[in-house]
Amino acid sequence: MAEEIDLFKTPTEPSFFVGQVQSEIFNSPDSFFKVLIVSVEESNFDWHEPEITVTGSLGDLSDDRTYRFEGKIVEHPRYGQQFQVTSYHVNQPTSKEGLIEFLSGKQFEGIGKKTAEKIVTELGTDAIDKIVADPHVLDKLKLRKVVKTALIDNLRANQGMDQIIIGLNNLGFGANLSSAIFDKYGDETLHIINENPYKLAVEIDGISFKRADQVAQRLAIPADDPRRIDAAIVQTLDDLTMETGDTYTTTRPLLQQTIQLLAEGSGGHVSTDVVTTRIVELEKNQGICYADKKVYPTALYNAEWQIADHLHRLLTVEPDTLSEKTVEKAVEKIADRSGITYDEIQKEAIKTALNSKVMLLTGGPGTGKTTIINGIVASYAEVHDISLEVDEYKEKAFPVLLAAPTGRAAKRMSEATDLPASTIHRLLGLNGREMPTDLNERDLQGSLLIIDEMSMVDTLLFKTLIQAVPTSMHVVLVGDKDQLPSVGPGQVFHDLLEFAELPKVELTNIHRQSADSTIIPLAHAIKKGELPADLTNKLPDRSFISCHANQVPNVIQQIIDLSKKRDYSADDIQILAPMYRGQAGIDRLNELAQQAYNPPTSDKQEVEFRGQIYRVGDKVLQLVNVPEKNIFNGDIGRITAIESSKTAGKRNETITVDYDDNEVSYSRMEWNQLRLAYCISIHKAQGSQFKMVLLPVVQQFSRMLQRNLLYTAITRAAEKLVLVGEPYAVAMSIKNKGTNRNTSLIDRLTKVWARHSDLTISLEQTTESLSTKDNKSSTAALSSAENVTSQPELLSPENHQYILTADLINANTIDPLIGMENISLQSFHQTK
Ligand SMILES: Nc1ncnc2c1ncn2[C@@H]1O[C@H](COP(=O)(O)OP(=O)(O)OP(=O)(O)O)[C@@H](O)[C@H]1O
Repeated sequence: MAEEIDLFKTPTEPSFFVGQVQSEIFNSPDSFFKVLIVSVEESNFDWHEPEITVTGSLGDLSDDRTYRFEGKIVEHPRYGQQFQVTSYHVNQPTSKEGLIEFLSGKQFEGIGKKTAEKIVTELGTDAIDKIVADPHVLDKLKLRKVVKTALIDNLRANQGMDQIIIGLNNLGFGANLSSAIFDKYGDETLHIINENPYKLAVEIDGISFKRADQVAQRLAIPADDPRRIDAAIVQTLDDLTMETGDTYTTTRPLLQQTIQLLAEGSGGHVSTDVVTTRIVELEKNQGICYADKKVYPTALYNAEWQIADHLHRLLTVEPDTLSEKTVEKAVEKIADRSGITYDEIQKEAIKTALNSKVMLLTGGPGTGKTTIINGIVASYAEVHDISLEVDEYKEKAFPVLLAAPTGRAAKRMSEATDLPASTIHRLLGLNGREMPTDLNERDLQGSLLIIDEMSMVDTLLFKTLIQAVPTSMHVVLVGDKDQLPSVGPGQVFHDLLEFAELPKVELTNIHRQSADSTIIPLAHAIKKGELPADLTNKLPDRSFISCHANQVPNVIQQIIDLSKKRDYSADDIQILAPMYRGQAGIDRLNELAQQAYNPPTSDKQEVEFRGQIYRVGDKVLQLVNVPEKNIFNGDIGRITAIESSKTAGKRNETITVDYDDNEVSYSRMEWNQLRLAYCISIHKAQGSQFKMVLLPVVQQFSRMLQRNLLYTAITRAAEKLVLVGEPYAVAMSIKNKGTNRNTSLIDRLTKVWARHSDLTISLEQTTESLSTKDNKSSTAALSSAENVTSQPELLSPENHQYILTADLINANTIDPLIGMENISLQSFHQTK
C-alpha cells in the first residue's frame, strides 16, 4: 500500500498539472487508493514526458474529461518519479466570466445568465466546490427548488464524490478511512463532518475521539464546544465499559477520565464545571443514561431492558403442550437410536428444552452438552414430526437453527450434530463491524434455535439475537458458566443463570472416562477452587514442567522439538498465554515456534509487517469477523502463498491463507487482520479445542491470573496438556476467583417480571371492578396498569438531574487524589 497522505504537514506551494486519464494500473477494491497513468497537457513543474504516474485517493475518474491534479512529485525507490495527489477536480473555468458561462450552459437546466451571475457573485469563483461540499450554501440564494435540485445533482454526479474524497484527504484521512466514512454518509459526508466532526468518533469504527478532535481543530471548533465535550463523555463511557466488561460505570471515573481525555486531545483542557454540566445535559437528551447512581452507554442501558423484555415476551407464550408420556417416549426412542443411556439430569435437560420456550443448559467439560444438543434436536424433531434431512428444505427454511459466537465453535457444532451451523453474526446477517445503533431487528425463520458457547455472547449481540427471535420459536442457550465472560461488555449467560424465573439445567456428571482423561477432573477441581495434589505429577495426558519465567521459552522449545519427533504437527499443538509481552508472552513464543516449525529457507517467500515475519507455511490467526469471506475472529489458517513487493510489486502484495479449504487473499491493507498463531491468547482460543495445549503459567502474568482464565485454557486441551512454569502461579490463579462484572441485567429481568405480575394483578382488579361496576376503582386500576413502562422512571426529570448533579459534585470533591479544581456550585444550583 502506498503511504497515506498526511496533510497535516505544513503545505508547501502545491504543484499541479492538467491532463486526462490514460490507463489504470491499480484500483484498490476496499478503498479509494488508485494508481493511474495520466497525460500531461500543462504543468507548473518541470516535466518533459507525455505522461505521469499518479497515486492517491481518487474517485472514479472518467477518461474523456480533463482534470487538474494538485499535489507533489515524489521519488519512489522502485517506480521512479510519481505524482502524489492531494486534490483534483474537473478542469473547470476559474474566471468569473468563464464560470458564469459554464453554469448557464445546456447541462444546467433552468439556469440562465442571470441566475448564474447571482450564484457566482454570492459564492465566488470556487462556487462549484462550495456547492458540492455543502449544498446548503445555496439556501440563501432562494433558487426554485427544481432548479436547485437539478444543479446540485448535476454537480454531484460529475464531481461530488471527488470533492468528498479530496475533502476527507484535506482533513487528513487516508484512502481506507475515507472509504469507510463515505460508505456511511455518502453525499452528505462533508456536510455532516462540518456540522459535527465528533460524529466520526461515535459512528465510524477506527476513528477515535482524538482523531475527531484533530479534525475539529481544523474547523476551529472551540475547546468547550458542547459537541466536543459530549463526544469525549461518550467515548470515555464506551472505553470504560470495554475495559472492565461492566455495562455501566459511576460518575467519578466518568468525570475524571473525560477531563483527562479532553486535556489530551488537540482541543485541550476543559473545566470540571463545564464537563459536569454537559454530563447532565447529555443525560437529559438520552446521549447517556443514568439510573441508581450508575451511568450507562445508552445502547447498553437499552439492551439490558430489551433482553429482559424479549425473554419475557418469549416465555409468556406457552409452548405447545406435550404430554409427559409423549416426551418420555421420544427421549427413550432417541436414546435407543443413539445407543446412549442418558443420566437423570441429561434426561431432565432434554425434557425441559422440549417443554420450555427458553432454556439454559450449562455444564463443565465432558458433562454431555454436545450429546444433549443432539438429543434435544432429535427429540424435538420426533415430537413435532419434523424431518432433519437438509435436502428436503430447498424451498423453505430449515427448522433447526444452530449457531455459536465464533467460526470454529460453529464448525464444531456442525460436525457434532451433522447439521448446518453458523456464527451468530452470519445468522443475523451482520458483518461484525456494525455500531450498536445499527443493530436492528431481523426476524429469524425456523422453530428451534440452539446457541452454543453462550458464555462468549455479549450484551449487545444477545440483544440483537433475542429481538430477532419470533415468539413461536424455542430457544436453547448452551454454555459453560465457569468459562471467561464475553470480550464485549456484559456477562449475559452468567446473569441469565442467576435469574430464578428462567428454566435451566446444569449437567454435573462427567461422562468422559477419567481413565481417558485426567484433564477434565483437573478442570473440575480448578472450577471448585481446589488445587489437586497431583498437579505436578507426570500423568499420561498431562504434565507440569516447573521452571522460572525466563526459562519458559527454552522449555517450550524443548517440548516442540520432542513433540515433532513424536509426529505432533504445529496444527496439533496450541500454545496459549494470557499476555503479549514478556519472556513467556505470546509475541516471544510465536517467534520461537515459528523458527522451530517453519524456519526460513531460500525457496519460501516471506514478508515483514509491523515487526512480525510472515512466511509461506506459517500458522496464522484471523482477528476480526469478515463474513463476506467466511472468515471469523479466532479462525486459524495456514499461509499458502505470498506475493511480496519483490515478486509482484508493492501494489500487488498479498498473503493467501487457507482456512480448511477456504482460500482467502489479503491485500497489504488487510494484513492487520492477521497474527501468527503458534501461540494465541486464551481469549482468542475460547470456543476452540486443540489436540495438545502448552500453557505457560508464571507469576509475571499475575494481573491476569484468574480461576476462569486458567479453567478456560485447560479445557481447550482435548488430549494432552502441558503446563510450564511456576506451580505457585497456578495456586494463585485458582485462589483468585476474580470479581463478577457489574451489570444490571438481573435487576432488569426482576423488574420486568415483577411489572408483568403487577400488571396482571392490576388487570385482574380492573376486571373485578368492571364486573362490580365500580367505575372509580376500575379507572384507577387501568391507569396504573397503563403507566407501567419498560424503563420505569419514578423521579421527575428535575429531581433526576438534581441527583445526577449532586452525584457528580460528590465524585469530584470526595476524592482528594483527583487534583481537579473544585467544582463551582453554579451548575448544581442551576439544575436545582
Ligand atoms: N449419558 C452418557 N452415557 C455415555 N456416554 C456419554 C453420555 N453423555 C455423554 N457421553 C460421552 O461423554 C463424552 C463427553 O460428552 P460431550 O462431548 O457431549 O460433552 P461436552 O459437555 O460437550 O464436553 P466438552 O465441553 O468438553 O466438549 C462424549 O464422548 C460422549 O459421547
